[in-house]
Amino acid sequence: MDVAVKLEMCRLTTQNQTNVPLDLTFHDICYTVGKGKNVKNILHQMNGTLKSGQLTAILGPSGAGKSSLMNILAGFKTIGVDGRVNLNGVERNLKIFRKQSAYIEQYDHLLQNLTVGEYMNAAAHLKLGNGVSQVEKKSNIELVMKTLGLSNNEHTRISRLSGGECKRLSIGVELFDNPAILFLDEPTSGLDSSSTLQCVALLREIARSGRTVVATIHQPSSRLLDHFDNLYIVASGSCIYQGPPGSLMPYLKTVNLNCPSYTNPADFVLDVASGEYGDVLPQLTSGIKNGRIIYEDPSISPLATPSHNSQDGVCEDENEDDVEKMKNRENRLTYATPFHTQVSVLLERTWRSIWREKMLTQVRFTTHILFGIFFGLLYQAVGNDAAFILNNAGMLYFNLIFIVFTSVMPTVVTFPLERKVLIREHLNNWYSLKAYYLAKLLADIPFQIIFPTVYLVIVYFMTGQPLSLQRFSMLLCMTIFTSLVGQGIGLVVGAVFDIQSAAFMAPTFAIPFLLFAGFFINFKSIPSYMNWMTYVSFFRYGFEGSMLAIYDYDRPPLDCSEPYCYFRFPQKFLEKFDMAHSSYSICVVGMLVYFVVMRVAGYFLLRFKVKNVG
Ligand SMILES: Nc1ncnc2c1ncn2[C@@H]1O[C@H](COP(=O)(O)OP(=O)(O)OP(=O)(O)O)[C@@H](O)[C@H]1O
Repeated sequence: MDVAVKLEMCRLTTQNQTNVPLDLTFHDICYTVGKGKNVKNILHQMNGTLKSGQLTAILGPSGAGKSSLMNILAGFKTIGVDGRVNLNGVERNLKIFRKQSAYIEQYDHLLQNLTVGEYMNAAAHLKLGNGVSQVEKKSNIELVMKTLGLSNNEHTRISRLSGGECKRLSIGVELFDNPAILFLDEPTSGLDSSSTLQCVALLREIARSGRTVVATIHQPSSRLLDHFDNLYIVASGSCIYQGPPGSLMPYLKTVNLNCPSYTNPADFVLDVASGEYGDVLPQLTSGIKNGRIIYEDPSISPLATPSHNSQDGVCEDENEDDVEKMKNRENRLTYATPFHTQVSVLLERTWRSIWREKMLTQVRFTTHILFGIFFGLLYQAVGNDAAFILNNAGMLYFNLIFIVFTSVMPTVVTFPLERKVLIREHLNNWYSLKAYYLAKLLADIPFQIIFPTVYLVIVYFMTGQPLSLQRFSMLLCMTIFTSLVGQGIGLVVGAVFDIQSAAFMAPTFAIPFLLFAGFFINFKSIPSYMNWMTYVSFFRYGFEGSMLAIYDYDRPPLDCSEPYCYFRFPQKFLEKFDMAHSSYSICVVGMLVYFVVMRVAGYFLLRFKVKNVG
């Protein structure tokens, strides 16, 4: 990284100096999963120190417990965890800690349809707050892009970025509010050696600006190892080494382990941690007191970049200030931007994302037109002919099925992916869950209205339904409600399940409702103990409302293209379906209740999911 960029980095960190440097220490961290006989102890009373101003690598063989430890330290995992985490010697308050830290996961969960500039813009608005002027925000964005080497990608869609660029973007968007601690889970996985070096050099620069930067790393080269200030090595859920890279080999020598010539020290220590050099792990763990001490070989000069909070006085004069700043932060438990700003930024961002999503817009729009024409041709001009009145009722019923499935499925296949972005951003304190959910609902509503309307206009006129604005509006109202309820089902299912399960669950969830709509079976012939199910079927309200819209309200007798038509009188036809005395208003209320219940249920399920992410 050149000097100019280093200077820019410093500028960025001092501009948004809301977070004081934080040293994180953890004590006796245990992590247990499972219950009863299946209890598994993953981490065993681990201790450690992560200093500000330093870049720490957590190393260990696969399954050693690196990610578990990182998730616990980042506050993303809380269930089954025991032990203490302190910040500058004071016990951590998780709610405040979320504002002081950022967690960058291994997989970059980003909104693929946005450009780098748009994503940065939204992040800057949400993280910097309304107190920072537009000009300042713009200059911050330019600064972060320049620092991360993303300036040339400002107008590139995220889906087209390389792995390294995605990783840099994931890091960059977390830098706006200058988090005191950055956690990164395998930031170099999937990167080539040059991108890996660039990424680690960037993290080192970030650490140099006073932040505590911690990253889990898989199999670093010996050259990469030297970029870290501190190593924390995990084996079978315990710490076997903590200290600078230069002291690692001398420490291993204390238990008679000598790295063979021409062997990468990282590979050697991973082999040791995997047990390939005998049963030395208990000795190594007790030698380092399971992370309670930091090993420094006396023959090696002390670290060039001691902690900003270290006892040796580098920044000791900042301590009173620090305490004051920490207090101020503790008092400021809200997000950087007020609720309405969060909603408006998220609404704009979600709109752009939906608009560019082919599946959600173009394909869906085209499908509505094509199926409208298809249904129109299939049921051509049956609307006013009593000879085909059952076909017309079938058409009204299949309308609802089409609308439900075309609103459920796009939500079901996109929401579980979006949920991952939401969890990362929400837990990194960008916005509240309520703001996200409201923006998501508002952004989707125009599509849930426009698509069914376009579809219904085509079908209504091609199938020869009565030319009455009142009847058309009533049928449209039922169609739109059905679409909105369908989207609600998508949200409920998508909030809980992953894509594969959700794609199966959503239609399965809808089928019982289809049965009790009154089309396949008359209400009177449903066994009394199952009758209540007709009242919880939103299809019943949708279908009954559609039938009333077309056949009730004193509709005159229909034409008859055959010598005799049994159902010439619409009222008689409604009687056949047990709907002669039904009320359209009750159908509207039924749909309204469903609309609200599904959305509220979706919110609480999402909240539950986010809370139990660990
Ligand atoms: N919820 C869970 N249920 C059962 N076992 C679990 C659970 N979470 C983690 N483990 C186990 O705990 C151990 C440590 O997992 P962790 O993901 O922390 O390892 P890791 O060091 O990050 O591995 P890798 O480098 O392969 O990602 C593994 O053996 C894993 O199977």
